Amino acid sequence: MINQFLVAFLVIPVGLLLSSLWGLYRNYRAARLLGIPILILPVSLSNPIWMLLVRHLIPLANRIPFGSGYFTRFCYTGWEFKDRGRAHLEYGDAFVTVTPGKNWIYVCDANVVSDIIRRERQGEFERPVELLAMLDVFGPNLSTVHGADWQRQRKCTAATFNEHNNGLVWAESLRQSKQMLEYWKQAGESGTKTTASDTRTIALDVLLYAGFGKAFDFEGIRKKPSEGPISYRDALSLILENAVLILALGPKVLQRLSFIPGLGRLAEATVQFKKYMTDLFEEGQEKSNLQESNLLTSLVRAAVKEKQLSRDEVLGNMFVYNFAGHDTTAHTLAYTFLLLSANPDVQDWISEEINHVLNGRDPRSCGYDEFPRFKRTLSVLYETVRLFDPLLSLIKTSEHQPRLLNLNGNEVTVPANTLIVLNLNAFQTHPRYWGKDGRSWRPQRWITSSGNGHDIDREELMSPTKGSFIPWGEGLRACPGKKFAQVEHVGIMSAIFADHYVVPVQERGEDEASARARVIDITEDSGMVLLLQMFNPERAALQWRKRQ
Ligand code: HEM
Repeated sequence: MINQFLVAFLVIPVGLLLSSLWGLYRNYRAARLLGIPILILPVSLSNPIWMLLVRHLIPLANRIPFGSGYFTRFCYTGWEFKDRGRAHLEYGDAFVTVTPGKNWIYVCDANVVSDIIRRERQGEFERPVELLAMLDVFGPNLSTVHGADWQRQRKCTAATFNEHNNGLVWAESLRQSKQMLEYWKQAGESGTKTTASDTRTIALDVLLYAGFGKAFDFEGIRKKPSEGPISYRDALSLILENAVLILALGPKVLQRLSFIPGLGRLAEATVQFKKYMTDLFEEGQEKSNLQESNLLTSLVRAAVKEKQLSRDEVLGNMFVYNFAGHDTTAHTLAYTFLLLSANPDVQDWISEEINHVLNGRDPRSCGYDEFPRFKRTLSVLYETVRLFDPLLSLIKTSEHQPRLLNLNGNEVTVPANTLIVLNLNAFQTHPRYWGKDGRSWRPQRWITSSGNGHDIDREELMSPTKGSFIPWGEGLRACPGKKFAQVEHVGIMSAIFADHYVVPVQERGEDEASARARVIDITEDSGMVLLLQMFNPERAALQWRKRQ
């Protein structure tokens, strides 16, 4: 009996090891034919179990006195952030990482990026939907399907992201900002440490209003209850924070393991969130004769009247729009507030534009029609997503067929089932496209004609090299919430920075410069959770003051 147990105990790891070695050998042989630099990694970064373990393993590996080679540099999801394109400066515009699972070709050439995006429309280089399987927790949705299914779901959902909806986004962003600013000011000289949680709240509130017709007042983060019914907001946050674990276990196993401390709350969050979405959908059905037009009414219409979507697809899409529209904007806002606090000159620069547009009016009275005039304010968003791109990269696949691609100046045949990583974080900072200071946060780089006072109206946003700046993707699968995110961000900035500014609270022994440098370090201490985010944003206390 013991012998049988020992054999089973040994057979599984040995079997896994052999199959990994075989995978590495097979993939290495295929990679050699590409003629581009090869990096061999012993693990598949997209393996959910590895994704859960790696955060604990890397700090241990960092202690190895003689170094760990590629391991600590490349063997975790989101290594691109710390690297900021250095790998491409070392290995070239294209290199391939060989893993036991698949080969991943990393690309940092704007021409190749544009070529891949163009050919995605023709069915080449599609999104590898299996890597996004975690987004299917509540049902199939447009993020994880291709072809006719994708077209149908995209048509039923994305059309609501129109100018009428942008007007709602703008108005709600201004309203919420006023409340958030008041809340932040209450913290007084000790400053607010909850910037990142509060930006999650405001992002969700704007989304719920513009997408689902639900209006809430802004409520700053309070102590999260450890018992009692979980709110929509907290359920969504818990699910997003633990999406990898949910994927690794699957919702059903999660329910069965809910007796384990910690998992119980997560299991409850998934049940409650599904219930909230179902309730919203049913509420929408009752109101389906109303003239309201938003994401929810479109989903209801598509499911009930037009019979275009199944009930599971409605829930799946409600979740995916919540996911895609919430943390992306929330994290971007959090980075922006911290970066602005460390860059008072940029605050003055956008305040000048905002006050020029407002021309003495209350910031909150500005209409959406004036959005295009906020070019400097929009450039702050561009600069933040350029350097702190929430996705870090866009992944495409050659699917079942070999494809020709120009890599490092040569036409090569990319084998079937190869992943191609458009390394956003690299080409959005590369000196070839962004100059020597491409890694610095400098929103002024976006404005072409310098001017102040009355010349502000003549300023233009510069157009980067095609394919070198695509934080919202481009082409067929481009983000349907791009304008939504821009309107929200600019609305919030314009409402707050017209008559207020923000400074980092100095810690004992710090002067202004060192407090600013510390805040920059906090933004750099980031990594991929589900998206790119700061690990310890609460370490930055920010004090809000009224401009004189
Ligand atoms: C700063 C904010 C945001 C960024 C940087 C961002 C970025 C992106 C990117 C890069 C993609 C994938 C494009 C591709 O694969 O080629 C995407 C897809 C998507 N985004 Fe966004 N996004 C943001 C905000 C939003 C918002 C506010 C919403 C909705 C309210 C949204 C909804 C979606 C959806 C539904 C998809 C999937 C589209 C599809 O597969 O057809 N995003 N986004």
